[in-house]
Amino acid sequence: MSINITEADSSHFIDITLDGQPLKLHYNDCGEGSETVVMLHGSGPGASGWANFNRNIEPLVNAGYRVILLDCPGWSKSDSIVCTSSRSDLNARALKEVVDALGLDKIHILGNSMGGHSAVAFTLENPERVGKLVLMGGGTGGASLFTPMPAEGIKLLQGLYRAPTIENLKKMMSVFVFDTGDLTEELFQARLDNMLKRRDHLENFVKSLEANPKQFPDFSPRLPEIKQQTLVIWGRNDRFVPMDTGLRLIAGIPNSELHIFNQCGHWAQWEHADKFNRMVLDFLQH
Ligand SMILES: O=C(O)/C=C/C(=O)/C=C/C=C(\O)C(=O)O
Repeated sequence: MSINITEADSSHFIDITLDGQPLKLHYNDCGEGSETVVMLHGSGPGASGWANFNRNIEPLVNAGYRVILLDCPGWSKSDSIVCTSSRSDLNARALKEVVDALGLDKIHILGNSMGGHSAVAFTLENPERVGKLVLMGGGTGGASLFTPMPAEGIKLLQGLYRAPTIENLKKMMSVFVFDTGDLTEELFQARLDNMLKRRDHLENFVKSLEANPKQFPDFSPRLPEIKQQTLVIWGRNDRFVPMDTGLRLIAGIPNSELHIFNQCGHWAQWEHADKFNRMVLDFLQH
């Protein structure tokens, strides 16, 4: 039976204290089940849990998982923040407050890009709270062996934060996915509206970069500490976080495997949603 889930019906807010600062965070809470999968979105302007993962929720809910989509501090309907240190670790501390407040002893984490970096940061600090990890297009910062950094997509992303126009959004999204055929005017407008609703988020991301250009630290030396079963998924044509980062992750994380989608950019969970969902379900269930 397919469960029809809407953003509005699953929308919740939670008050936490992060580094001594009160913050109201937004999250979507979908389905019920004895196991919870937390999905963490990427760092693009206008990104949100729902925008990143709306193609991935129902299969997991229909399989009996509770799915929580957290909007990280500084995105979507969550409160603003300026990050002058590691954004990966800041998001991890916020996630810890949320899972404690919701009484979740153990979670699986599925992280996209910045969400992957944050999932690794959370796991390194709270290993006893993590079941399995799925990392897509992210998991650690650090330089690519083959691609000049910052990657072209990251330059477009940062440019879009500084000049949030539909033209710059289209430039970024055209590099974002392999097949731009699915990128409709409606999707662009919805994303732009989301961005412009929260200019404070745009301004604070720029302030954060000025304070600390290395928002996502390189966790490579600590990856062997991660004992969780980990599925790493990448797009071969990822022009935001180069695919060799995925190789670095499986070289470091002992119990890990890597799947590379061909003809796929930075959004494997969206570009190849059906196969991605089957792969994630199989990984979680076996
Ligand atoms: O710079 C990095 O390592 C991480 C980049 C991102 O997190 C980019 C992700 C962008 C999205 O997911 C988006 O929806 O715009």
